[in-house]
Amino acid sequence: MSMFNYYMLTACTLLCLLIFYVQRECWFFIWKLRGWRGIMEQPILWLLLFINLEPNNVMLAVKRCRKYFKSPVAVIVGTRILLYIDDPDTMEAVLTAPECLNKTFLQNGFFANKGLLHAKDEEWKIRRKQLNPTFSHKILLSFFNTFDAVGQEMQLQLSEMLLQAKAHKISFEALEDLISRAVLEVSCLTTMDTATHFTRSDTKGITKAYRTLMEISALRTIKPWLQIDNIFRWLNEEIYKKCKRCNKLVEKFVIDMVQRKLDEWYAKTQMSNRETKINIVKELKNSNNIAGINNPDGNNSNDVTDALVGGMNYSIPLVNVDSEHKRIFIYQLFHLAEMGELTLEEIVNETQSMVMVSFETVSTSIMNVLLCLAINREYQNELRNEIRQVLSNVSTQEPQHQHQQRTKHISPADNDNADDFHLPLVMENLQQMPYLDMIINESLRLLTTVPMNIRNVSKDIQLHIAQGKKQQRIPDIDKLHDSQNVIKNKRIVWIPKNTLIAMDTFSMQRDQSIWGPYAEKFYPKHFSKEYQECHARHTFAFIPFSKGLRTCIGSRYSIYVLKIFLIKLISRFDFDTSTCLENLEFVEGISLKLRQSKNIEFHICPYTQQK
Ligand code: HEM
Repeated sequence: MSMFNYYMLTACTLLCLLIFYVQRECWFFIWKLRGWRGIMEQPILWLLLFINLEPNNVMLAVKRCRKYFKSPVAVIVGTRILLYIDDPDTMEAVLTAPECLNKTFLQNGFFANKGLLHAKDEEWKIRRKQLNPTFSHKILLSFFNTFDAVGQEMQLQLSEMLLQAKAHKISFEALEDLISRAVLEVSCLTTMDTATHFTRSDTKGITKAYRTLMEISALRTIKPWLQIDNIFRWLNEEIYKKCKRCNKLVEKFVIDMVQRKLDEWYAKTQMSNRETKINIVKELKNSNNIAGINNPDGNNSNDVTDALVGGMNYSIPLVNVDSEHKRIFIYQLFHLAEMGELTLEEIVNETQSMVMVSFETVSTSIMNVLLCLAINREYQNELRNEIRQVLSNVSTQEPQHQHQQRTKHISPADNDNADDFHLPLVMENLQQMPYLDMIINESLRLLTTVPMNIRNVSKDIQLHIAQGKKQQRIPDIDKLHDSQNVIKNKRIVWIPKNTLIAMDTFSMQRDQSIWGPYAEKFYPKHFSKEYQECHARHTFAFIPFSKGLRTCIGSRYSIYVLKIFLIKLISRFDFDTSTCLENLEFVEGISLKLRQSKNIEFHICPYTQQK
């Protein structure tokens, strides 16, 4: 062996030893989790990852590897472990562990990454406590009229779209656009107390900008190197510029809303609390990075200041901040700022994050329900019957004078059953629609809006991890004691700090061992009382809003919007499509998107009872 070869061999051996030393905790974890078998599996996993790594999506690649390996799959990536889980037992262990609260560096790719959604450790705990009251039951009930009114407008807009559509055909994207605008309008009204009338029109393209930013956020999450501005610009200048444009637009939009609300707030509190007012204004003007909302340019100040000084022309409803119970999100933020618990920069960041997260997830969920119903018309008809039944009961119980007052503006030509459709919905109506609950749940199960959750382990911990064979579906409530076997399958495993845990909710909610033979079908009975009594399920088997410590703050809010919007749409229109469930392919981003959405068309007809 020549000297050169000898040196090379020594250098390679030393390098391998060094890598092994740096990765020692990871190897120890793999060995603890799966024994020698796990260690032997690593090179095969790397190879499979390499083969499946298109388009550079590590998560998707790990998911594909899962086909060949037993759950949970753990793979060493650099100096960290990526643990992929898709069973309810381990999900429960992770989601209830205080050490697994934080998001990972991957989620920094999110464009509005400075709010509750991304807060860490103690900061998250404080912020969550501060914001919980803004989603209380009382507050949500006070939003009902808003949900109803915007739902009504959306119904009207869809009727108008149909008048112009050829053969009642509306593309998936056009319907998605209408629904997104309506949901964004609701979101601005309820979180910001600001009217935008987006359901009618969105001339500035705010909704589109948000949707584009979500797509780019997904890209930057699965390709984290795009989070470095220069690399992003270098690799894809076109998308980079688009991202910059959209960022400016939504930044200006949010700051403008905050500014207006702030002005109103000052006007209201001027006499009583002048000192606080001056502090907030000073902070607003002094802040150079008020909207640290991931401007890819890294240069935030000019546009932001312009927006603060200039401002767009949105009509703003009268503020009612007097009511003790009315802790609308933006007023709660101002209230916290007054108490010195929040800076103005934090207000803007929280607002941006909340507006964005509330609108994107809800509109995606509504589209998914509509698609499921259009594909499965029999369930759609059953739902429509339930809705009409409840609404007609309400209309017959309504006093005559109220009825006349309410329907005096409705043209008789508008619809055969116009009266029913214009009834403002109340909580009791929603409680009388169990089938609607089943439809929404089944759709959230099958087309999981947020398909994957990733968490970072902030401290070494011990977790109960389900191993090997997955939990068997328990066929009968009487055999619940069988669940003891499940516990035997769990093992306490020590997980090192900085492990990334990918929780695949999408796959878990379609798992046959949990959901039975119709796991991959749209089968609303999964959520009927009788079915659930006979087929007990793990409490973490269905978690569309996540669960445990960091569950979605807007889950009840979303359910109300979903229900009211669906009532408005299904009672009035009949949805059909030629697409079938088996043909749908999904793009896993932050929220679930369909690969072929451009090719999907809805055939929508105004519903008449004779049908
Ligand atoms: C159908 C609609 C929705 C779905 C499926 C959904 C789903 C989720 C999920 C899965 C999480 C957990 C994310 C994680 O742990 O990484 C989450 C968190 C969150 N969601 Fe939602 N969400 C929806 C609607 C909303 C709405 C309407 C709002 C606000 C009005 C909202 C605000 C939030 C916030 C602020 C968090 C972070 C909570 C925290 O970290 O404490 N979501 N959501």
